[in-house]
Amino acid sequence: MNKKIAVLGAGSWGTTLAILAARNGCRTLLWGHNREHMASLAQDRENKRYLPGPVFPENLSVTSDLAEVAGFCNLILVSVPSHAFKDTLLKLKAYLPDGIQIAWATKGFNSDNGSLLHKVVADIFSEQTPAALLSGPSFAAEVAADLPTAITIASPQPDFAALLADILHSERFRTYTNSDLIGVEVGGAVKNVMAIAAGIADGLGLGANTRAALITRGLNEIIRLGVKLGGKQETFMGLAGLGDLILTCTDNQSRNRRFGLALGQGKDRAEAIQEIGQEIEGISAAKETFLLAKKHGVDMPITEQTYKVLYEGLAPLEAVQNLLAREQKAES
Ligand SMILES: NC(=O)C1=CN([C@@H]2O[C@H](COP(=O)(O)OP(=O)(O)OC[C@H]3O[C@@H](n4cnc5c(N)ncnc54)[C@H](OP(=O)(O)O)[C@@H]3O)[C@@H](O)[C@H]2O)C=CC1
Ligand SMILES: O=C(CO)COP(=O)(O)O
Repeated sequence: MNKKIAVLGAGSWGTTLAILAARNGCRTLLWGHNREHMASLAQDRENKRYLPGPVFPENLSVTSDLAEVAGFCNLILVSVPSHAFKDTLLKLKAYLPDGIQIAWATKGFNSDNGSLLHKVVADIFSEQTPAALLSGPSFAAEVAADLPTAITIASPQPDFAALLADILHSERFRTYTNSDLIGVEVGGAVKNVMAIAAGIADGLGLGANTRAALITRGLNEIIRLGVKLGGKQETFMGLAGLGDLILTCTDNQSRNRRFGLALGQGKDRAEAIQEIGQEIEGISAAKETFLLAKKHGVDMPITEQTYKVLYEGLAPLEAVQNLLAREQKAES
């Protein structure tokens, strides 16, 4: 394949996506903000800190220099954590102001004001900039180990979605395209909040029935908010909605779920964060989702109780009791 792509973000997911593109024959450049870490990647030809195991294909190179990214190509796949999303794009724009095509695999909101990430892209570049989001049930380690995975590539521009699908798709990594960018964004960002809630419940030892109820009612909350923000209801029943929600609420590879488990088992927040040692996007997403729900008048009780545990010191068991004490109502 005679294509080039630059991946921004040298954590577990960015490294995996860069390896995938390179395995598919693309010339691939992986950028990370930490100069020393990138120098070690260049030397070791693997990312021992974030993705031990797969050795980089020969057509994958690394850099910590955004000017080099800009000179390499204009097709950018961003996989930095959400707190670094806006800043990274602002820095990139200084080098690559025109003709850019931006995809991202970040799951979260803009940490400045809680907006969806497509809004950040449109504000920094333009509404016309080709934009796409890659999301769905995909633990980096399993993808890197070539275990079968299916994800969604969402973009209002079908040609751009098809281009990305072409770059990443393989027998072991199936890509489905979708035009509902907003629905896919909301699904990926809010499932992390639900994964923390499910982890808390399991940490408290509340059992399988509780977990299933949280996933189902959590999906309901995601749909209510997502539809209000302009997403399509059917998107939430797909890979980037229900698929990713099931994955992260039920499997201990999820950092968000493990964080919730630790809280439910009585660990404090700082201790749990340190133990996990990687991004836990649901922590900021709990706040951003709670504020968005309030702003739009959307009832999101699981999100609200999770927010209170994380930001108001509410005891996990009390949060569960608050949910159980809600008045009886029709299922909707
Ligand atoms: N891991 C997974 O399985 C999946 C992750 N995602 C999403 O991908 C995104 C990235 O997560 P993931 O790769 O897992 O995170 P990791 O915790 O594995 O790595 C985080 C990376 O971000 C870097 N980083 C931290 N601060 C900044 C900054 N200010 N500017 C640029 N880079 C920074 C870190 O570098 P350093 O440590 O050197 O500071 C590190 O390379 C998240 O939104 C996550 O939800 C989506 C699907 C799957
Ligand atoms: O989004 C993910 C898998 O699809 C990764 O989830 P965690 O960030 O909870 O590990």
